[in-house]
Amino acid sequence: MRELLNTYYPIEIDASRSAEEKLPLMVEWWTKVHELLIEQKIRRDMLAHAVKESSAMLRDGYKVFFECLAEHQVPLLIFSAGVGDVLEEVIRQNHVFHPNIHIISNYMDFDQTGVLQAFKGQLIHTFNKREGALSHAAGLRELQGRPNVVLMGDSLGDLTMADGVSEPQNVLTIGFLNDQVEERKESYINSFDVVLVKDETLDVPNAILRYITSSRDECGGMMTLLLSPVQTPSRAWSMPEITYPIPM
Ligand SMILES: Nc1ccn([C@@H]2O[C@H](COP(=O)(O)O)[C@@H](O)[C@H]2O)c(=O)n1
Repeated sequence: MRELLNTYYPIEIDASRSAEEKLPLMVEWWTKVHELLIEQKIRRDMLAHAVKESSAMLRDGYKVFFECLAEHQVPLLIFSAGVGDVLEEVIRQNHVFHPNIHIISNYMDFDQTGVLQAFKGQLIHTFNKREGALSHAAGLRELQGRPNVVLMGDSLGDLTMADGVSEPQNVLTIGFLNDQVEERKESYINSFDVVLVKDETLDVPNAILRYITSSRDECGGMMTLLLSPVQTPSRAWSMPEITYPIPM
């Protein structure tokens, strides 16, 4: 798995290759990883313990973020090319799995004895989140009448996550640029409204939420949050280099 990461991750973030060029290689990566996971005969009842023992973590400020959205009944859609069952467990163990959360991800399919035998549905990877947005998110009743979106992601592929929102009026995009900063800075600045460089926190999104929910309370109920959750501890951050003034 580590070897696959070392081979394919540099391709995923290579600023000199197009998304079209990367796409088949991403499918190849994800397919190999899923095959490896199936070979491990993972048991459903092992997941909670595995997550507990792992270094998986949510960004600093996650509690304020999740709780503010839940309190204001803002749907929080999480699109992850990771494994949905694991992501759910991480969120649950951090005590923030509130009813406003919807996860669109790769879910494990267990056999009758509880052993992983396949992955359900269409494969979700970094560059096909639009298809997940159109097939899953567009059908969610909670999104009706919510034309305002805050979209957060760490990949240019994440920019299509709001494509399932019908007639969006305002889409504020926040890009987390974690790696290969110099090479990718220009494309991120051209693509996202706000770019946060090596920022491991949710301080900026939390400040935006605070502003929206305190100054115009009704906004809190109209907004939809679409989020790609990747937090890989091995990719280190420092303080943001690019900051945008946030009205407080
Ligand atoms: N086997 C894999 C496959 C993907 N990754 C990384 O996860 C990221 C996808 O996660 P999102 O929640 O942001 O969709 C992707 O960018 C890959 O770098 C991995 O570590 N191992």
